[in-house]
Amino acid sequence: MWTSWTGAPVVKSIRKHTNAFLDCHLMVSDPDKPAPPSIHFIMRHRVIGFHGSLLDDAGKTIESIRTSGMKVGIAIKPGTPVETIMPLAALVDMVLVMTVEPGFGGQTLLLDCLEKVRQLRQTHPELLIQVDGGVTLENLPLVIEAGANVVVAGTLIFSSPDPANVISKMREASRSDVTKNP
Ligand SMILES: O=C(CO)[C@H](O)[C@H](O)COP(=O)(O)O
Repeated sequence: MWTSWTGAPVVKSIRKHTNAFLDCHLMVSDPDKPAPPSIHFIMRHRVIGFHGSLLDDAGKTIESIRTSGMKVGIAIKPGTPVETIMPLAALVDMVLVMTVEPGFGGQTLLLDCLEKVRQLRQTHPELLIQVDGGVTLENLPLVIEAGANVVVAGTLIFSSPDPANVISKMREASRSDVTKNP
């Protein structure tokens, strides 16, 4: 259901300042329903993801997002077993493993969820696997070691007095893992 959409103006403002790839997470109950005009702006600017466990016919939704020229992501909440989306993982560009209950930032990363990342990485070596929720500089090495190659960091970056430095440290942590596991 597209009842409340607050992200479009934010994305529109950001787009004025960067050509960076924008990864937009849409938490909607019926992603197959036609979106309102406000969301078309986002859709033209790249990614749409959906929580696979909600869908009866995920294959159709994946195809329709691709046809619109976007990349496709699928998300699983902490309580959703990874097996639920395994059959779809080969059809999407990215799987988002939520490591907190979706809703708000500042929660603690649920370490058990990293086991899903490991299983996905073992079966899909080329997949973009994103981890979202509770990432800190301390647990980032575990997240990367599990197999994540896309990381969301909200509180970590935005609560820092020096966000650029935090981003550099995150990049360093990713590179050192690549060196350890070429
Ligand atoms: O999707 C989210 C909440 O639904 C946030 O992106 C996520 O929780 C960010 O977490 P943090 O602030 O811990 O980095």
